[in-house]
Amino acid sequence: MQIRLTAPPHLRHKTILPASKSISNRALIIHALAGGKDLPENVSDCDDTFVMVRALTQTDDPINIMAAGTAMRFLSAYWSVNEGTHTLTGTARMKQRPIGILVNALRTLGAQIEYVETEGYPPLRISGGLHEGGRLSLPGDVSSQYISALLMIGPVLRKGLELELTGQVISRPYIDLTLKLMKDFGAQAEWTDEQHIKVEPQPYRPTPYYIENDWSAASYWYEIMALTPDKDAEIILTGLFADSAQGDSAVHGLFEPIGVHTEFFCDDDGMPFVKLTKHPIATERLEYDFVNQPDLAQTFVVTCAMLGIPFRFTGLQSLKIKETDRISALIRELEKLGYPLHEACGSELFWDGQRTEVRPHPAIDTYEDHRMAMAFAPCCFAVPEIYINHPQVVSKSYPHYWDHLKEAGFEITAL
Ligand SMILES: O=C(O)C1=C[C@@H](OP(=O)(O)O)[C@@H](O)[C@H](O)C1
Ligand SMILES: C=C(OP(=O)(O)O)C(=O)O
Repeated sequence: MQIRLTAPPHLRHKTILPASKSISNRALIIHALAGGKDLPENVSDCDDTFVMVRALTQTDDPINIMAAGTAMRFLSAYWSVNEGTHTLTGTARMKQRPIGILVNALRTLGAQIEYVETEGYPPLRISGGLHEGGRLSLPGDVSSQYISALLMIGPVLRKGLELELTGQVISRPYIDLTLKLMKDFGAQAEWTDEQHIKVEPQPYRPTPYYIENDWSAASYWYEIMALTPDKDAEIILTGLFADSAQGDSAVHGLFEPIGVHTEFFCDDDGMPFVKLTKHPIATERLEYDFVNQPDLAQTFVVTCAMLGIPFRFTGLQSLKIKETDRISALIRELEKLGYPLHEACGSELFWDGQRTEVRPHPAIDTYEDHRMAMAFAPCCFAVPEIYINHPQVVSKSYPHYWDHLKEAGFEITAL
């Protein structure tokens, strides 16, 4: 399937964002470990959370978690501390996303795990066996999801868990988010220094939990606000907390110099919301290290190119093992729109302002990556007509993205 997008001339819109899938999937695992009765509230309705709910409530085997990295990693640890044998599998891409670091860590702690197809990659057959816990050292520079997965089972282990993370710790806010949820459910878990985390053997307490909306999803509305030519545009996004533990809440500060101003409010029921308005661009160039907000990289690469703001973005090493190799995908697709990007060291992307010819009828490929579709859609403000291939990929984190764009006045035609 392909869609054609045309941008609205004016923009005044209020949207109810999806709940955070990162928080939903943590809350569901911790809720299951706590043996709670009442499910967390405002659980995301995205694919990545749907597969988590299904895995935790049904007895199917193999368990297919499709493309959800968090479900794959968190459930591998979860089934290691539970009875029975479970096979976890996923999409063809999931079978290329490495999991050896987590499997080695779980095996060292006593879990029985076999690779069903390829050493180091899903699918996995997990037969439990992990009960003691203790000390463990593992690399912190590949995916924070391995660390979050281990941390969440720490409180139910007899000796708790002490993790030493080697190398640069990437995606650190996601580890902090895990620790925050664990503490919200009564666990004791802290960084003891920059590279060490200690989890006490103190079981979770069932706790009513409300899940915030998703700051990563908000980033596409920031991009829309940055790119609309309507100087009086106003966008309201609901359910976003100013003091959120989501690392991607950094998006509001990062968009200030590139033309989007954020104000925080609360409605009469105490529900927070943000108002976005346009203000002057205050920078001629952007440099930023995305090591703590890898999911925002596509939003900023596309926004800066469309605004004609040259950039150098670093800390992108984890992008190569996400839904697709996002570095290659960005280079290939922006090239179609006449923006030659350059990669350095496998972890940097830069654009020096050079332009090349735009392809006629540019159709953006999405590589089974929701963020490719969502980040390229707002290009219709800069390119009169843009086409997106396989737009349904957005359901991984934001199933109603296209409906929300239509409500905001975008013309979307299925071809
Ligand atoms: O823990 C999480 O919820 C996530 C951690 C990040 O992955 P990495 O730690 O692999 O960078 C992020 O990219 C992903 O979308 C969600
Ligand atoms: C990388 C992502 O997800 P995951 O790793 O959980 O599949 C994402 O949502 O951008």
